Amino acid sequence: MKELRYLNRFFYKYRYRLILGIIITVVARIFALFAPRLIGNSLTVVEKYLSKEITDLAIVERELLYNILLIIGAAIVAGFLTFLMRQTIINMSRFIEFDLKNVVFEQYQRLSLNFYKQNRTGDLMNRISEDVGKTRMYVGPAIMYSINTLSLFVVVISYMINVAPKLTLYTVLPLPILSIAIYQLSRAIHKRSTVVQEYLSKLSTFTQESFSGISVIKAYGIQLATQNDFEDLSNQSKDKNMDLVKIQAWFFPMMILLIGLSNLIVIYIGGNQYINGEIEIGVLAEFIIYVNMLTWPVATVGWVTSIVQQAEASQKRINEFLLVEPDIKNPKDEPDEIKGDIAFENVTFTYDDTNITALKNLSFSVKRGETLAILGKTGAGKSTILQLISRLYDVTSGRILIDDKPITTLNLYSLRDSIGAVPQDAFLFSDSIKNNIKFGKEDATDDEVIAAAKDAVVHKNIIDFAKGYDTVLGERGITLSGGQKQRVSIARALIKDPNILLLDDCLSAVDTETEEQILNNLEKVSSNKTTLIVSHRISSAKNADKIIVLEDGEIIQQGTHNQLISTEGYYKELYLKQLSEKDL
Ligand SMILES: Nc1ncnc2c1ncn2[C@@H]1O[C@H](COP(=O)(O)OP(=O)(O)OP(=O)(O)O)[C@@H](O)[C@H]1O
Repeated sequence: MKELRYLNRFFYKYRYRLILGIIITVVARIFALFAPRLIGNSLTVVEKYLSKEITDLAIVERELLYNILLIIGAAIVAGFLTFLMRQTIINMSRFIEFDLKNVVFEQYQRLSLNFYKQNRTGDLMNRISEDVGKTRMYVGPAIMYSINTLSLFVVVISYMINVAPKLTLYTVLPLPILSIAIYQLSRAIHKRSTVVQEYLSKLSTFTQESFSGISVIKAYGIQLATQNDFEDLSNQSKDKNMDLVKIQAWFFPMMILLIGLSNLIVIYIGGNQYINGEIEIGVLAEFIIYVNMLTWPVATVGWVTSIVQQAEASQKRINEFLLVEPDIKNPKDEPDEIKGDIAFENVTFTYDDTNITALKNLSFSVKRGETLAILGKTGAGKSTILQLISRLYDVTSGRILIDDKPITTLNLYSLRDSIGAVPQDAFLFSDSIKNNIKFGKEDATDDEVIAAAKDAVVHKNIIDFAKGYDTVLGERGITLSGGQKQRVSIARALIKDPNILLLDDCLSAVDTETEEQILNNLEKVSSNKTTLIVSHRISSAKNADKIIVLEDGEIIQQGTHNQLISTEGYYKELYLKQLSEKDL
């Protein structure tokens, strides 16, 4: 239960709901007690009439009618209170689930990229869906059934002891056996359903990947092989499901067996007591109803124990995860004003997970308003430079200065706020084009959105769509071409009007003419911005104030376009090659 203590803060938050729920549960149980008593009374009246103790049939009829009306009334009140019980306690659990999901999601947002590389997406999804779901079972159903069982037990057993103590003892004797048996069964069911769950997620990952890669599957003609793989997987999944079903099949027969056993004991012992004149027939009837009333709550004790254990395991995972501190932390709360001077001083950076040293002793600087182009073969470390400027990672050695201050001393949010980054593979959300662009500035007006789209040379494409800027992208929407995606992503960065613009090979999918137009627009809007352009094309780099060429994480050439084309090396070779391609 140690791990579950974390949830007490939520119980406190919703304490009024919880207290009200507990009171309602107890009152509902008291009302539920009326029916067996009244049935018992009715039988006793009939018995007295039969044994001629009462001779007036009218009295019997009046008594029976009175009891029937009370039974109906008590059932309605008990039913309504049970409804309210669910409305308070189960609703509370849904509120707690909502809060907990938000806490988990907030932590996801805090954590650094390294964390995401060390954990599989499936596990991360599980934490927010399955683990929180299991925890909810504890704060909702488990609490509700526990209060229910406890109040029923206290109310019913104390009443039963009062009426017939010996019979009570025999009645409750098989109940712990029932509870333990259900607990064992629930554990076994849980074990097997975890395996079934694993197969379910394997199946959905498989199908999801097949849908995403359907064009590759068709183009390579591997439908049959994919179908066979799917069949294998779903067969294994079916076997695991059968294992689960077999054990689940025990649940109700066992309950019925144990309830039947309890009934037999009550009838046998109670019957003997009735024959000996120790109790009235009504008491016997009452006790049979009590046994049936008690067995389900007792069965839930086993079930609730298993729920609490699962919740404890889930909450343990959640607690561990909430304790993870992000590698990249905001050093202070006061905001910083970022102007945009950037300097790398002997920066070396090694990726933790792959141990690849992407940058080696790298030094360069770029002043506010300047444009720096970064060229080099793939894997040379170009994107890594941009990621370090956004502080997605911290350097392994050396330092990065922004406006002459170490990057690690700046307010992280101010830093990121002053950066407009366009990543290598543009990621767009399943939302309208307008909202995708506004992602860079949530309160942007339509005119600002259009201006940014015009600067990114994508406005004309957008208005050609039937719904223009309201066109929805993604799974159920339209698919943009690679070049269109890149340009929407550029518009998103431009609308932010950032002081630092980081463009990571984001013109690779547009034709050279459009590239030219975008670069011209960028030159206009970025006169007071620091711009870093990563590219494989000379055309993107030639107008930059400074160009650096990287190889294996080191600068092998630097200078302006004119300086570099008059020096032998990578840049000149690339220039001549791309020049001859243009002539073709
Ligand atoms: N997230 C990462 N985790 C681990 N290693 C990485 C990661 N990103 C890049 N690397 C490695 O770091 C090196 C530099 O990668 P980087 O992406 O900076 O190169 P690049 O010059 O931008 O390449 P490209 O032109 O293909 O985009 C590569 O060897 C790459 O495998």
